[in-house]
Amino acid sequence: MSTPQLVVHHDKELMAQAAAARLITKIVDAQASRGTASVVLTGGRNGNGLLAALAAAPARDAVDWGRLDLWWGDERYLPEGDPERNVTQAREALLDSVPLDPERVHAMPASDGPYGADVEAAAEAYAAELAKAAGPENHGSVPTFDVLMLGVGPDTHVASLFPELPAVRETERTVVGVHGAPKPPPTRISLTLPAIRAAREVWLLAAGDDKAEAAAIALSGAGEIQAPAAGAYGRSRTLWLLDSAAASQLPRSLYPPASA
Ligand SMILES: O=C(O)[C@H](O)[C@@H](O)[C@H](O)[C@H](O)COP(=O)(O)O
Repeated sequence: MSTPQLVVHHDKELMAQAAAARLITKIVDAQASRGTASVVLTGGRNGNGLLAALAAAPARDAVDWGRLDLWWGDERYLPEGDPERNVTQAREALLDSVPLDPERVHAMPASDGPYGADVEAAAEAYAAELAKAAGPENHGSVPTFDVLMLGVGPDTHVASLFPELPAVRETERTVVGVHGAPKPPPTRISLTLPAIRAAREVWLLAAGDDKAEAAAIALSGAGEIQAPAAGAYGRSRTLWLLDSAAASQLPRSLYPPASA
């Protein structure tokens, strides 16, 4: 378990731009050393804000987009092309602007796809796709993601793992169906904490004053069932990327020295 590191940026826009620059460097380094990179995207305003900043970044095309695997941490279980789907929003923010290899863009199933209303079957299919991509050197049945990004909800949820609901309690499966999510839409697919923890690095994105309480709770020793963000950590790095509004309720002891 890697101890959370915090970086606090002045505002939401700067956090998105700095996180985008950080992601470009991470991908370029991974591709330079291993010839490929694997990133897990997140939905929501902060996640899409980062993708939009990446689309506009001067160094954007330092990334070899054809050698990048993209996965999702969660998805709203809606029909293909629905504007509320995370993949639809990611395409609008970035993916349609860069030359990705479509075979390496691993969207989660849609509700009008082969599994219909059976979100558990859809989750199992995604788990199988992850397992197929996991190499012998990987930890268990997901690929070793270079970076797994997670927006943090005001209730401390990450992906579609909501406090006290069954999905956050899952200890074996890597992908589950979610019913009755408090954040609409109610039916979703989500990576579980074991899958999240297989990532080399987990980056939690929290900008805006509506995240201040969640950040303080998650970083002050809360349990992962009550505060799922507290259970999201990477094998070698856990990085909280905040703006000053979201960091405003953190205990001073947690504030990074540079921003004291
Ligand atoms: O499907 C989703 O809604 C997201 O994956 C979700 O986990 C999101 O990242 C958080 O709710 C934060 O969203 P905001 O950044 O919009 O607050």
